[in-house]
Amino acid sequence: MPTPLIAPSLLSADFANLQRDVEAVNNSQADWFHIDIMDGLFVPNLSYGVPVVKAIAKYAQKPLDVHLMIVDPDRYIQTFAELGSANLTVHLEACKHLHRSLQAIKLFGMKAGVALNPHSSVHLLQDCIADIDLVCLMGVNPGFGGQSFIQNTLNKTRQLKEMILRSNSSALIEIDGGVGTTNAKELVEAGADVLVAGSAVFNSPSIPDSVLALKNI
Ligand SMILES: O=C(CO)[C@@H](O)[C@H](O)COP(=O)(O)O
Repeated sequence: MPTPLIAPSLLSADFANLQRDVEAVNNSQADWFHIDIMDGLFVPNLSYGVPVVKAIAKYAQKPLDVHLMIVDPDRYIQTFAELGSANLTVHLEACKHLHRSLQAIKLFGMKAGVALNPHSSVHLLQDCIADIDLVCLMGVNPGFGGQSFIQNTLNKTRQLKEMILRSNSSALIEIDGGVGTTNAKELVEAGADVLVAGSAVFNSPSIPDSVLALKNI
């Protein structure tokens, strides 16, 4: 079984000790920092914005995997490129012209990701899968950390893996929400390449140990 990339979601970090938690992720086997940007419109919650991401970027020693949970995400593509994001993921449900958004993300030198809410079928990506670097399947309804994993995400992962292989696409599959040591193995077996974990990493006695536990499933 392949070893998954692990992307701790800073939404579950201790914001009063953000530098400490960023350093702990730096000193772990984690591969990326997962950064959730929420606008209170596309999702019923606000997270943090540009000044906080700028502060994270100053200390982060691993690539920034930015997930925009905002309406009309094209407005912020340039901003997150300038902040040094490696990956920029937009929601299919938030884009009027998804293909154009993907082109713009790539034009700014970032990997282009598309996130799907639990109700959105992976088949909606069939006609642009060749242009996507990363598909983020939400394992929960987006907006909050610490929710229970929606089991149908496993079927979606298998379907998406099949589509990617069939289309000769190089897109990675990322699972976001409700991921922990209890379901990490079956997700990777189903085709997941990247596991995003918030509470499983930050609400634990040791950030490096919990990252390792997810990597060594
Ligand atoms: O995007 C989101 C939630 O909307 C995630 O990135 C969460 O931050 C994951 O948290 P856990 O479900 O792992 O606690």
